[in-house]
Amino acid sequence: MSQPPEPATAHRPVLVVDFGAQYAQLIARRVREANVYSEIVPHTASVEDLLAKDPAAIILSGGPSSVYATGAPFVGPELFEAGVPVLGICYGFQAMAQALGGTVAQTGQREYGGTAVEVTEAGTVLDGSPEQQTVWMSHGDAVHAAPPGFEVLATSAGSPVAAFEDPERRLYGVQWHPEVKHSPLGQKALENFLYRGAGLTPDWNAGNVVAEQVERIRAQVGDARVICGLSGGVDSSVAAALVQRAVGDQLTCVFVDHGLLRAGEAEQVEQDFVAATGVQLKVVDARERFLHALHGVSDPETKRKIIGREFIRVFEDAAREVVEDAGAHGETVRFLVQGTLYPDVVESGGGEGAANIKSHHNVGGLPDDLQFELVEPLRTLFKDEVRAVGLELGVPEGIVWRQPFPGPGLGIRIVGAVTAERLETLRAADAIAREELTRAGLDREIWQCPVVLLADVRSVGVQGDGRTYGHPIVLRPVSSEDAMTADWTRLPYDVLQVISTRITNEVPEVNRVVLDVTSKPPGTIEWE
Ligand SMILES: Nc1ncnc2c1ncn2[C@@H]1O[C@H](COP(=O)(O)OP(=O)(O)OP(=O)(O)O)[C@@H](O)[C@H]1O
Ligand SMILES: O=c1[nH]c(=O)c2[nH+]cn([C@@H]3O[C@H](COP(=O)(O)O)[C@@H](O)[C@H]3O)c2[nH]1
Ligand SMILES: NC(=O)CC[C@H](N)C(=O)O
Ligand SMILES: [Mg+2]
Repeated sequence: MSQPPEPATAHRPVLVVDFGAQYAQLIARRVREANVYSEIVPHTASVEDLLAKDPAAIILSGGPSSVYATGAPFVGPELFEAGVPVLGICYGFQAMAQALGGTVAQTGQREYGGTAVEVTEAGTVLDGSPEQQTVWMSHGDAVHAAPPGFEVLATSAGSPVAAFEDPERRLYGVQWHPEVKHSPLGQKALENFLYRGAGLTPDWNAGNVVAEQVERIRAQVGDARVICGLSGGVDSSVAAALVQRAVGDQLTCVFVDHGLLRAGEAEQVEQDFVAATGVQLKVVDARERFLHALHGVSDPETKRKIIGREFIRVFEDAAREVVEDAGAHGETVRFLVQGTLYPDVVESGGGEGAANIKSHHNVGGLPDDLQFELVEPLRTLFKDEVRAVGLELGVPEGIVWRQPFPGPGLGIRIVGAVTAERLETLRAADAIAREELTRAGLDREIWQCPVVLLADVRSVGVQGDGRTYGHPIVLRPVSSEDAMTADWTRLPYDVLQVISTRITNEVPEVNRVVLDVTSKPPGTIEWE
C-alpha cells in the first residue's frame, strides 16, 4: 500500500521530539498557533532521521523518565552540533543539559503545578517576562549545573537551573511547560524561541495550506482520475474541495450508505455539498453488504477492521463504475482521496510510535491489499485547522461547523453485535437527542454527542404499570479542541430531561437513559 510522500507541506517543519510526554500534541499545536508548521516525531528517531526532515527547529518534549536512569531515552550530543535551533522542555531540557556536560539529579523537592520562578536574566526565550512569574511545573529531577557555555536565566525553589540558553549555538531550555495554558507567559516563550531564537517567520496559515496542497495534489495525481470518499462531514468535504480545486472534474466523490448512518444523512450530502460545489457524486447503497459482513461481530477492533475493509471494497467497485460511466474501458482509478486528519493517524498508532488506541477505519482499518494510492491532504492537520482551510476554500459554513461523525458510524455505537433492529433503535434515539440539542442552541457548544446503545445490557423498568426489560441509551456529550483530549459537557438538566423523557417514551426498546461523565483520558469519545 502506498502512502503520500511526507512531509505534506512545503514549509520546513519544527519537529517536536516526543519523549512520552503528556503534552507533545499540545506543543505542536502551540507552535502552529504561532503560525509555524510543526510535526511530532518519536524519540526513537535517530539524529539522522530528524535531520533528514530538514527541520527549521527542534523542540524536545517532556517525558516520564529520568535522564540518569538506565534505558532512559537519550539525546546524542551530535543533535546539538547540527546548527539547528533546539528548545528543551522539562525532560528535553534535562536531556540537553546532560548531553552537553551539565548535571541533572533528583532534587528531593518535586514541583507539580503552579510554581514561582525568579527570572535572573531574560535572554532570548524569556524576553518580556517579569522577574517573578508563575509557571506550570511537573518534575522531580532538576538541572543542578548548566553545561559550559550556557547562561542560567531562571531559578525556582526546586530547580537551581530552571531555564538556560546558549544563543551562539541557538540552544535553549526551560524546566517548566510553556505549552500549557497554566503557564501564562508560555506562548510568549515559545514564540520567542521560534521567531527570535530560531529566526522563523510566522507564515503558515490556512491560505498557504490551500496553495501548497493544491500544488502537491496536482503533482501527485497528474491527469489521472480520482475518487474521494465523501461522508458529508467536515474532513472529507474539505479534502474534496481541495482536490476539486486542484484537478477539477477528474474527481468523482463516492458516498457510501453503509446502513450505519444517522437519520437523514444521505440526503444531506446531496443537498449541502453537491449543491454548493457541483462536484460529481456517486451514491452507493451498501447497506446489505455491511450488515452481512458485521453479522455476529461484537469485538470493537474486529468491527473497525471489517468496516475499513468493506469501505475499500465498495470504493473499488465504485472506481470501476466511474471508469465505465466515462466510457474509458481498460483504465483504472489509481487515487483515493480520504479526509484523514492527524489525530486519526496518531490514535491508530500509525504516527509517532504511539499506542494503538483504536483503529480508525480510514487508517488502521485499511486492508493490506489496498490497490489505491492515497491522497490525504489533511493528514497532518487538526480539526480546527481543517475548518479554517474549509472557510478559506468557501466550503459552506453549515458543513464547516458540522459536528464530527465517525466513518464506522452507528456500528461502533452499538455495544454488542450490529443488527438491523438495533440500528433502528439507535437511529431513533440519536435523532431525538440531536433534535433537542439543536433546539436548545447547543450545537456549537458541544464538540459532538455520541448516542450509544448498550445492546448487550438490559435493565428492569416500569412503563404503563408493566414491567419492561429494555436497553440503556448513553448520552456522551463532549467538549474538545481537537478530539485528542475532551471533557464531558455540562448540559443543562432541563435539556437532558427532555431528551430522556422523549427517548424512553418514543423508542420502545429503551427504558433507561444515562449520561457519560468521563473525560478523555481516561475514556475515549466513542465507546468502541
Ligand atoms: N459514508 C461514507 N462514505 C464515503 N466515505 C466516507 C464515509 N464515511 C467516512 N468516509 C471517509 O472516511 C474519512 C474519515 O471519516 P471521518 O468521519 O473522520 O471524516 P469526515 O466524515 O469527513 O468528517 P467528520 O470528522 O467531520 O465526520 C472521510 O474523510 C471519508 O473520506
Ligand atoms: O472517521 C472516523 N473513523 C473512525 O474509525 C473513528 N473512530 C473515532 N472517530 C472520531 O474521532 C474522534 C476521537 O474519537 P475517540 O476519542 O473515540 O478516539 C471522535 O470525533 C470520533 O467520533 C472516528 N472517525
Ligand atoms: N515532565 C517531565 O518531563 C518530567 C521529567 C522527569 N521525569 C522529572 O521528573 O523531572
Ligand atoms: Mg465523519
